[in-house]
Amino acid sequence: MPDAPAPLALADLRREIDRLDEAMHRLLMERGEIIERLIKAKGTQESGSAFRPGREIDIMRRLAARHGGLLPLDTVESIWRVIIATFTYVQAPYSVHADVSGGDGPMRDSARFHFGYTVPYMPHPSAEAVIEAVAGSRGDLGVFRLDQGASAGAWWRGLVGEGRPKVIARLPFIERPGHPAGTPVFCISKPLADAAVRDVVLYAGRFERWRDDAREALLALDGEIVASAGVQGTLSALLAVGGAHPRERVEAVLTEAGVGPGALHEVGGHAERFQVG
Ligand SMILES: C=C(O[C@@H]1C=C(C(=O)O)C=C[C@H]1O)C(=O)O
Repeated sequence: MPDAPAPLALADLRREIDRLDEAMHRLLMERGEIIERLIKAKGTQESGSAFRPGREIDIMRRLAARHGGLLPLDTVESIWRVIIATFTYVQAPYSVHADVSGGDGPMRDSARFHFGYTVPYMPHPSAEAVIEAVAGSRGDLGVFRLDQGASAGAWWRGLVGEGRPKVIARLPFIERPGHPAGTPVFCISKPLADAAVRDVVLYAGRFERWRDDAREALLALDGEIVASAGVQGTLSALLAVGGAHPRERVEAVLTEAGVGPGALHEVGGHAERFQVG
């Protein structure tokens, strides 16, 4: 029979754990004490929105780079997502509207992983319904899958126009095989103005005709077609392009590739994708 650990040593170890738990809890409460000052410094009352996706991805990248030891990255990532999303919530309450047309399970997993349980989760039957819910709110978020499939139509048209909701992030922030909430989703909100991240810019475009050369040409702009759908005999597409390329260049490249440039409308952006493992 293996020797039982000496009772005194176990008690000592548990005392250590209690000390660390208390220190972590006190640090979290201390993090909370900054919020009042942060609301004033950010002007959250005026804008109604406390989200700063650029700051969030920066925190998440440093967390992933620093991490080591026994605790899985999945766990620390989910803990920090809950901390950040809840600290955002206490600055300005919001709900997360989710498109569950592809099933509630993956969307609920994604919303809970990225925003925790304090933030209300509201399911909707389509991406359009999510966009309208966000458009009609003060500062809510919406999430839907990138790969909606052709039957979903050109849902991104609802993001076109001044004041309409825009894509502010692509989740998960830390991409890797086997991610526990790995469904790729776009996160939308009312426009964030100065706080928007534009490493990758998303454009909605409508084209009279489409040629496969255009797909190749987009590669030169670090770009890709995220989704497309036929609309009244034309092709409506959602394009993702490297933010360093100005819109005029994107239009010129598409024209050169033989695709009549319907005007491109910016419908949001997100950080450079960050992959580990
Ligand atoms: C605290 C802030 O507000 C939000 C919450 C964050 C956090 O808890 O770390 C980070 C970015 C924002 O989305 C901030 O802007 O710094």
